[in-house]
Amino acid sequence: MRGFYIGRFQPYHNGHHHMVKEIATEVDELVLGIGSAGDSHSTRNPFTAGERVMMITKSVAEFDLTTYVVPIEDLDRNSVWVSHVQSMSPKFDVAYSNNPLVIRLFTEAGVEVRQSPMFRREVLEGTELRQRMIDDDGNWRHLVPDPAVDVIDEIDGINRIQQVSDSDSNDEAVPETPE
Ligand SMILES: Nc1ncnc2c1ncn2[C@@H]1O[C@H](COP(=O)(O)OP(=O)(O)OP(=O)(O)O)[C@@H](O)[C@H]1O
Ligand SMILES: NC(=O)c1ccc[n+]([C@@H]2O[C@H](COP(=O)(O)O)[C@@H](O)[C@H]2O)c1
Repeated sequence: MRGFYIGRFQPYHNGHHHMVKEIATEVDELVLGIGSAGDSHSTRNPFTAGERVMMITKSVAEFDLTTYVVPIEDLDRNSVWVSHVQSMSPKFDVAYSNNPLVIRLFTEAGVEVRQSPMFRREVLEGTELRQRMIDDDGNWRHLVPDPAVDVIDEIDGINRIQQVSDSDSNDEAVPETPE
């Protein structure tokens, strides 16, 4: 059986890694879909699809599981998103997600969806990790698999996220109120 697990993986962290480990007990093969693949260089999506491919591929190598990493760009039309995913991915039997929209779209398209309990969500959350990277106290490193830490260092990821999170160059900046 082949599974499909989608996320933005900004960055790929130990919560995702724990989920892959659990999924590996249920399937023979797993497709990891990199969502919002066209987005990068912003506070919410600092890493490119290629950089996320590296983080994931190197991290999941430790599992006894055949994996495929497939970047998937966003569409303006939710109603055809599942067909878009299926057109980009090896065929799969079951999708894994905790995202309510993703669950809804797959279920409406007749795809079985499995959810998993959140693992140490108080720290293992992309938003929290990105804030720790911006704060740069190194307090994110133990929350990310070592191979993904190496990739972030290789691409100078901390300097990038700090620079793009500076006010006017990012997608989470609060617009100034006109006088
Ligand atoms: N700690 C965790 N334990 C289990 N599943 C997780 C955990 N963190 C994220 N997931 C799940 O992994 C999938 C991909 O998550 P995503 O890439 O959005 O990470 P995130 O930590 O939720 O990041 P962000 O804060 O950027 O949204 C989602 O289904 C999400 O619910
Ligand atoms: N219309 C669309 O393009 C559409 C719909 C649902 C989910 N998605 C993507 O799937 C991914 C879901 O991952 P998360 O669970 O990490 O949010 C995101 O990248 C999200 O943008 C895209």
